[in-house]
Formats: sequence, structure tokens, C-alpha cells
Amino acid sequence: MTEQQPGERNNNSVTPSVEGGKSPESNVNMDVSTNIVKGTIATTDTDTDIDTGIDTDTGTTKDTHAEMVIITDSIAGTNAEAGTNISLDTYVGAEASKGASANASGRSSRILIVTAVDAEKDAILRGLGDHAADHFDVIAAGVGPASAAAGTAAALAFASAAASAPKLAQGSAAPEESDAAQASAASWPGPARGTGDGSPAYRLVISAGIGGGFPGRAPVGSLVVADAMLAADLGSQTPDGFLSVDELGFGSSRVAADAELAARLRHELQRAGLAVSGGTAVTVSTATGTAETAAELLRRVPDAAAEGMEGFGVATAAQQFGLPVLELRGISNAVGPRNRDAWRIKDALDALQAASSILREVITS
Ligand SMILES: O=C(O)c1cccc(C(=O)CC[C@H]2O[C@@H](n3cnc4c(=O)[nH]cnc43)[C@H](O)[C@@H]2O)c1
Repeated sequence: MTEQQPGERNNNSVTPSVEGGKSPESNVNMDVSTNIVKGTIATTDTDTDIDTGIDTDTGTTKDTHAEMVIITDSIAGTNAEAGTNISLDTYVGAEASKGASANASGRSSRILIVTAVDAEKDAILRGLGDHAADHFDVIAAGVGPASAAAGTAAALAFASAAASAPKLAQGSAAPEESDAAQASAASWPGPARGTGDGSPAYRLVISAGIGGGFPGRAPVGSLVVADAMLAADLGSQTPDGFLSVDELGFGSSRVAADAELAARLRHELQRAGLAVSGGTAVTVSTATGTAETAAELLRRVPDAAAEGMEGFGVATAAQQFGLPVLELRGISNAVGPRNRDAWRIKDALDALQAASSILREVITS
């Protein structure tokens, strides 16, 4: 597949990582017509559905089988059109749920970084360096808040399910485990195996990518490490102006970033000579393209620094899994009148790469 830049559409037909039909080594089925992959996760914990959000069959036997349904955007229409390429391997690959990544306290030390497109993911991987896989999993989940939330939630659910899977999945089955449980655990669709100790697979989620910068707040080529992620267009228009979901009483359009970590990362980025701002990162489904919309956003969100299309989606998924979250944007363009030719995507990706190198030091120090 040719390298895809942010904003480029990719109409390549993509080959799913699990071929249609039943895999000889697992019980994973791919239904190409409905774009879902199904499998079973053996678990001895009937709370697994609560822990993971995965629907469980609460049978009368001790062993239950959590059914996983993964929308793979390798084959799903919307994300394939958006040009992303998440495969089943992305979620259950060697790194995603490494039991070995849990530290001495039993807490995971892994970080999940979610970008929209491969070009952002690649810049981050370059910045993280050769040993990125020791601490980080980086996935490109697609453009927009829905793909971001779905991709993040799927990755977290897989990792969580793997962490809850019984030891027998690693070949250390208790003698009393049923044949069915052993068979199901052995059919986990990938090399990843749970630790069985229920320790969380991730300790932090980061939404990262290029973004628009509000003039005077975040210049092109600089970085924003957000204080909060805000769904700026989640609500309702009224004749008297916009009402947020908060004002409508339907929930919250804001997720706070991990304040201590955001401040530390900004400090270290500055120390390394990089230009970085704080403030709110607004998430929109439609990128701002006029001075009027930019001014209206600033009126409603006075501390807005950056605009992207994924942060709130990633943050919502992380929040639902009880995980802290950050948003990191390399600024490619000014938020305002649309001028695609003026986007400096390479500068933004370079900034993202440089920031990722510092991020690795902050996380691993
Ligand atoms: O060509 C365009 O006008 C255009 C319109 C919408 C989106 C794009 C993208 O390339 C989206 C890719 C990616 O970029 C982030 N991004 C970058 N700048 C902005 C912005 O000013 N407002 C919102 N999002 C922005 C976004 O997170 C997307 O993932 C191109």
C-alpha cells in the first residue's frame, strides 16, 4: 500500500488479516458481507462483560465465553474509505496485550497512542525510536471522532480481555479447567495472551496527530499538549445560538487531560527547544473553514488552542475504560478560512516526531 498522507483518500481494496471463512488455527470467523470478525475469549470471570464491555454469554457453567465482535476497518467501508488500515493484528498483535509489560506492582506500563492516519502513526513511531514496542502501541484508527472512539475502544477491549484471560491461555491450564475453556483460550486469535491476573493492559491513552492551530495561540509547526478535549460541535443549533450537550442535559462534551502529565510533557518539550502550548483541543466532525466559524469557536471556547477531529473520541473511550488521556497535536494549518495549499503537513509531522522522542523520555524516565 502506498504511504497515505492526512486527508488523502485511499480506495485500495484491502486484504483482511484474517481471510474469509474459518481460520484453521482459531475459531475466528470473518463475515466479509457484514464487515465483522467474531471469535470467543475464554474467561472464568462472569464479570468480564463489565470489565471489558464485551457481551458475555452468562451460561450455567463456570466458564463463560465472551464474544468479541471487531469492526475491522481493513474491510469496513467507512474507514477503508478514510484510508486507514487497522487489521485484526493491530489489536491482538504481539504488543497489544503483552502480559510481560506489567511492572513490578502488577500495573501495566504500556501506553496506547491513537492517530487518525498512517502518516501520523509513522511519524510517531520514528520519534519513539527502535524500542517503541517496549512501552507503546501506536494505531491509526481513522479520521473523525467516531472512528477514533471505536478504534480506541476496540484496542482497549482486546487488551482488557487478554489481561483477564485465564493463565491456561499461556499454556498453564489448571487441571480442573474444562476442555471447552481450554479449547477457547487456545483459540485466542493472535500471539497475544492474557496474564490472567486482570492487570490493566494500558495505563495511559494518547490521541495524537496533526491539527489546526488557533491564530495567536498555536502557530503552524508548533505543538499543542491539550489541557482538555472538547467536542465543539456536539449539541444543537438553536435560533439563539449553539447549545452544547451539557446545556441540553445529555452528558458532557469535555474530557480533562491528565493535568500532571500534560504539564510535565509541555515542560520537557519546551526544555528541548520545541514550541508548545496548552489550552483546549476542540474536536469537530467538520474542519473549520471560515473566519466566522473560527471566531464563533473562540467565543464559545476562549482557551481553544488546537482543532482536530479525533481527540474527544479517543478521550471518551479512554474515560470509559477508566484511563487517563492526553492529546498531542503538531500544527499543520491555521484554524480559519480554508486554504488547503497552505497546510504544512510535513512541518506538523516533523514536530510530532520530535515530540514523540521527548514523550518516550518522559514516559520511560
Ligand atoms: O483538505 C481539507 O480541506 C481537509 C478537510 C478536513 C480534513 C482534512 C484532513 O486532512 C484531515 C486529516 C486530519 O487532520 C487533522 N486536522 C488537521 N488540521 C485540522 C483542522 O484545521 N481542523 C480539523 N482537523 C484538522 C484532523 O484531526 C484529521 O485527522 C483535510
